Amino acid sequence: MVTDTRYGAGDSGPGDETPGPSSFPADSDSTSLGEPPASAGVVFGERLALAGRYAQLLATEGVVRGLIGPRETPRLWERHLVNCGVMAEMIPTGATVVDVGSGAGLPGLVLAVARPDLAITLVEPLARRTSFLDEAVVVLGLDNVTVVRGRAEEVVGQLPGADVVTARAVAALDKLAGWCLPLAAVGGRLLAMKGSTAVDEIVEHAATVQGLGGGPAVIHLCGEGLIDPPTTIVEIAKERHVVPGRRSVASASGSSASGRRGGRGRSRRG
Ligand SMILES: C[S@@+](CC[C@H](N)C(=O)[O-])C[C@H]1O[C@@H](n2cnc3c(N)ncnc32)[C@H](O)[C@@H]1O
Repeated sequence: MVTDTRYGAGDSGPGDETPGPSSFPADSDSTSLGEPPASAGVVFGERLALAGRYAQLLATEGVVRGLIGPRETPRLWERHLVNCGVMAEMIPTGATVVDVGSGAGLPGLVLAVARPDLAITLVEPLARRTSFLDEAVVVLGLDNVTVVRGRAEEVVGQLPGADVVTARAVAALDKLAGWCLPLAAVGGRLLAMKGSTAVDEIVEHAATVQGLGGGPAVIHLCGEGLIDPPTTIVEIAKERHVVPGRRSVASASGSSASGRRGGRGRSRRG
């Protein structure tokens, strides 16, 4: 699991309010990217070439614009694209997805590439990153993606409640639940990519998550047998809507979206 990207949670990075160039160069050098591993073929299938184009953008403009560390380039496929792509197994067909804190598009753009059936909204506050995302969406021809510039907590109420809210390397689970659960529909789910801290975070923040309307956290290991280590996902169902500072106002019904999940990953309660 990759949580050691260049920026810490909520870190803006220097110069992030300055948008980058308005378009990507026509030809980009991607010599250090390497060939996609076999696992990428499994994750992306017939969309592998498109995934390769995205990897190329990350390795070139992503690095030039300071969104991806240069040392990440040789391991973009394994540690970023495939690592994120395997979480698609937890997302039902045709779901609406909001990716909070997308950065350079991880995992949101990866999911959009792998799963054209999904309707994905990328929420990212920093202009340099949303410029990159906007341009990547055009270059890759992804008509299933909307980019929204803003902090998650600022766009609550502006977006329809999502079936799934994703996040990778954005914040600790208590803060993350506070940002992400309000963006989910009742019955929807937060899928947080986490590393070795997953169990500790679940235990430490259980009461906070419950107070935010979340159900018990479940740990899933995605991509087992395909990647080593598999990707750790903390899943939290939104059981009721909680208006910040107020009591809950609605409960999940039996026909909630949580009953439609793919759920092929191994899971256990944390
Ligand atoms: C460490 S980066 C991770 C980026 C990407 N998810 C990845 O895994 O490479 C954290 C991202 O979260 C964004 N972020 C921080 N606070 C946020 C908030 N309140 N709402 C939405 N995004 C936020 C930052 O701008 C940054 O792009």
